[in-house]
Amino acid sequence: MTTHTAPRPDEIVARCSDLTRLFGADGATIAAVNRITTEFRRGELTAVVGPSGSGKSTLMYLLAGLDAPTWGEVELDGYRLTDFDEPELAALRHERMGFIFQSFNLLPGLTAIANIRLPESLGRHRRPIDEAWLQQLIERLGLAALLERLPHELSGGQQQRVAIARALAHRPAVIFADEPTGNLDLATGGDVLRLLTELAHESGCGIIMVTHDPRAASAADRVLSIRDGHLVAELGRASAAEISALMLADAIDADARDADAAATR
Ligand SMILES: Nc1ncnc2c1ncn2[C@@H]1O[C@H](COP(=O)(O)OP(=O)(O)OP(=O)(O)O)[C@@H](O)[C@H]1O
Repeated sequence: MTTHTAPRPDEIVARCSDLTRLFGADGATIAAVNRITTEFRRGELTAVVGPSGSGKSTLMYLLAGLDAPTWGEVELDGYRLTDFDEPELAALRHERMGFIFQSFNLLPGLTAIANIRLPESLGRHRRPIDEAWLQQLIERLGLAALLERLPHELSGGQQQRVAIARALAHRPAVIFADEPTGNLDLATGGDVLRLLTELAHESGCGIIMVTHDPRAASAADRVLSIRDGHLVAELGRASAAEISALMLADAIDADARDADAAATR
C-alpha cells in the first residue's frame, strides 16, 4: 500500500459500479451479482436484503476484496480494489475494514479483552489502537465488567458485543456484518442492532449488513433489496412491515418475469 497515496476523507466510504460476478457451473453461467452500481456513506448502516441465493454474500465478498469481480469496480475509502494485489488487499482489510459474523468468531481460549485486542496483538493493525476510543467502546457496549471472561462464560448477545468491539477497535472505515443477529433472540438482536446503528453514527464508520430478516433490516438507515444478483429496490429508513412488503413485491415481480420467460420459450 505504500505505493498508493492516502485518500481524502469523503462522505462516500465505498462505492461499486457495474459490479458483476459470474460463476460457471455445469456449462451454465450464473450472475451471482449482476451490474450493481451503488454507494455507501460514512456513519450509515446499510442493510442488504434478499432471499437465499440472491447474491448478498457475493456482493459483500466483492466489496471487501475477498473475491474479485468478473467486471466492474469497487472503491473503498478512496482505494480502487482492482488496483491491489492480494497482500495489499489483506493489508487494506486489516487497516480499514472490520468484520462481524453470525457465529461471533471469538477465540474460545481467550478472554473478552484478549479477543478484542487480538488483531492488534497479531500485528495486523498498522495503527495502534487509540486507548481512549477503546475505553469509550467498552463502556458503550456495556463490556467493562465482562472483560476477563472467556467466551463460554458470556451470553450470545454479550459475545456479539465483544465481536463488535473487536471490529470497531481500530476505527475501520467500513464494517461488514453478515447476519449479525442470526444467532440471537429477538430482544437481544434488537439491542445489538441499536448499538451498531448508534456506533455507526457516532464513529462515522459505514456499516454494510447482509440479512434476510426484515426486522434486522428495519434498524438500518438504508435498505438495498437484491434479487437474482440485481439491485431491485432501495429504501431509506423503513419498518419491518415495509421491508417485508418490498421483498414480497420483488418476489412477485421476479416470478412474473420467470413466467413470461417460460411462456416465450
Ligand atoms: N463459488 C461459487 N461457485 C458457484 N456458484 C456460486 C458460488 N458462490 C455463490 N454461487 C451462487 O451465486 C448465487 C448467489 O449466492 P450468494 O451466496 O451470494 O447468495 P446469498 O443471497 O448470500 O444466499 P444466502 O442468504 O443463502 O447466504 C447462488 O445461486 C449461489 O449458488
